[in-house]
Amino acid sequence: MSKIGVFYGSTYGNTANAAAKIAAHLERLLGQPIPPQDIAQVDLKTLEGYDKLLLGCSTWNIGELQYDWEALHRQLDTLDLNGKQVALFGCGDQLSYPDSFQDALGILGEKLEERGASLVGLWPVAGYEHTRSLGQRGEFFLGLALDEDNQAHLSEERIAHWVEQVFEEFGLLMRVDG
Ligand SMILES: Cc1cc2nc3c(=O)[nH]c(=O)nc-3n(C[C@H](O)[C@H](O)[C@H](O)COP(=O)(O)O)c2cc1C
Repeated sequence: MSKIGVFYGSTYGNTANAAAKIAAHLERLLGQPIPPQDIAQVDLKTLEGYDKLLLGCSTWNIGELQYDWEALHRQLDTLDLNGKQVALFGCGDQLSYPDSFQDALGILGEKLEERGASLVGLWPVAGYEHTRSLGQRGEFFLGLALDEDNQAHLSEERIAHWVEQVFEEFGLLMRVDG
């Protein structure tokens, strides 16, 4: 069984709440608890001990990583994530910061790809009103884009749908053929 971890960085608690909900869905699907961990409270090297990671980061200061991830930015260069699948999620505010909405997904995603990880859990940009995002590649965000400031009513459904998608992309769906 693959080792799965959920880590997040969060300033006002929005991404922390999302991480808790994501972990609860994973627990239901896997039948075992996956306690979310605050990235500020762990040694970054811990991430190397997991096969599959779900990493949460909000965007702050007009296009920057959330503070705890920002503080770890240089240390990220020392990580070996070869062979690991990573699913990103983040919180942002598309109406107040339309030109940098969810930039953290792009900054973190590109760094993790540089370190050998492959990203799963890409999420369609349809349904958002931003104008520009470093977190966007083609018609997709590099992970689940949540907006507790303007679209909180959509978050539960987005999370439920996305966790199912990631679970499948992680190759964890039990298939009964024939
Ligand atoms: C000073 C400030 C700067 C922000 N900059 C951005 C930004 O550039 N892009 C974005 O999408 N959201 C931005 N946000 C919105 C936050 O990402 C959003 O409120 C998020 O839900 C916070 O999540 P957290 O509590 O997990 O840190 C900013 C918020 C503040 C107060």
